[in-house]
Amino acid sequence: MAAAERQDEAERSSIKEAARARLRRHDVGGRFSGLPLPKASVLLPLMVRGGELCLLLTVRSMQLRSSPGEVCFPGGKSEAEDKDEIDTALREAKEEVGLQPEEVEVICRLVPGIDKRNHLVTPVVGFIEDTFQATPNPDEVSDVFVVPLEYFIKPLNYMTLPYKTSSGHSGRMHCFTYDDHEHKMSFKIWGLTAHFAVFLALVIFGRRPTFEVDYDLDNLISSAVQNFMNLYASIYERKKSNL
Ligand SMILES: CCCCCCCCCCCCCC(=O)SCCNC(=O)CCNC(=O)[C@H](O)C(C)(C)COP(=O)(O)OP(=O)(O)OC[C@H]1O[C@@H](n2cnc3c(N)ncnc32)[C@H](O)[C@@H]1OP(=O)(O)O
Ligand SMILES: [Mg+2]
Repeated sequence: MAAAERQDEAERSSIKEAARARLRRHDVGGRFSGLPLPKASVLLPLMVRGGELCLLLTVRSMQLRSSPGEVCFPGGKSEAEDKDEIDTALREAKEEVGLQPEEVEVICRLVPGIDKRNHLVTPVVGFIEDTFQATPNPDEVSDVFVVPLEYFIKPLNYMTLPYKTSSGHSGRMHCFTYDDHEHKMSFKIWGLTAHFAVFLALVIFGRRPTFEVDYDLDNLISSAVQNFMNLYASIYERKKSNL
C-alpha cells in the first residue's frame, strides 16, 4: 500500500471509530420492540467518502402505492421470518438496493419514529464501503444517491414546516433540498426520513445545527425518547377512544 493510501485508510478508520463510539452511546437496542404497533425498519447506511461521513438514500418508485417518488432510506415492513428490527432492515436493503447483509457493519438502533400509517419505524445504523455499487430494484426504487451527513446540520437549502398528526401531536418538520452537482440532480428530503437523518447527524457531530430542532441538545437521547413517547401516547389514546 502506498503512503498516501495508508494515510487515507488511517483517516477513514479514525472517522469511523469516533462515530461508532458516539452511536453506541445512543443505542436503544430492543427497548421499544414490545410496543403494540405494526413494525417497519430502515437502514441508515453510512460510509466515508472523500474524508467525510455520507449517507445513502433512495427515491421510491412512482409505481408504489405508498409515498411514490419520495426520498427514503432502504427499508420496509417487518415480515414473520425477521428475528428483530435489524433483520428487517438488512433484508429490505438487500431487496431494494442489492446490499448484502455481510456488506454491512451494524452499529446500533436509534429511537424509533412513527409513520403516517402508524408503523413503528426503527432506524438501524450501519457502515458500508464507499465502493458499494447499488443495484436498485426498479419495482421499489428509482434512484440511489449519497449526501454528506453534515448537510443535515448545516444545509444550504432548508425549510421548516409545522406539522400536526391526526392524533394531535405537533412538532417541526425538516425539509432539505440537496443539489447533487456531480450528477446534476436535486433531491427533496423531508418528513420521517429527514427526521432520522437530522437525529443521526446530531448524535455523530454533537454540534448545534444551523436551524431549530425539537430536542434539548444537552440531553439529546432523553429528549428524543420523550418526543417519541408523546407521539406514541397521542396515538395510543386515540386508539383507546376508538374502541
Ligand atoms: C417524535 C417522533 C418523530 C416522528 C416523526 C417526525 C417527523 C414528521 C413526520 C410527519 C410526516 C410523516 C410522513 C412522512 O414522513 S412523508 C415524508 C417523506 N417520506 C418519507 O419520509 C418516507 C417515510 N416512509 C418510509 O420510510 C417507508 O414507507 C417505511 C419504512 C415507513 C415503510 O416501508 P415501505 O413503505 O418501503 O414498505 P416495504 O418496503 O415493505 O413495501 C413498500 C411497498 O412496496 C410493495 N412491494 C414490495 N415488493 C414489491 C415488488 N417486488 N414489486 C412491487 N411492489 C412491491 C409492498 O407491497 C408495499 O406496498 P404497500 O403495502 O405500501 O402499498
Ligand atoms: Mg421499502
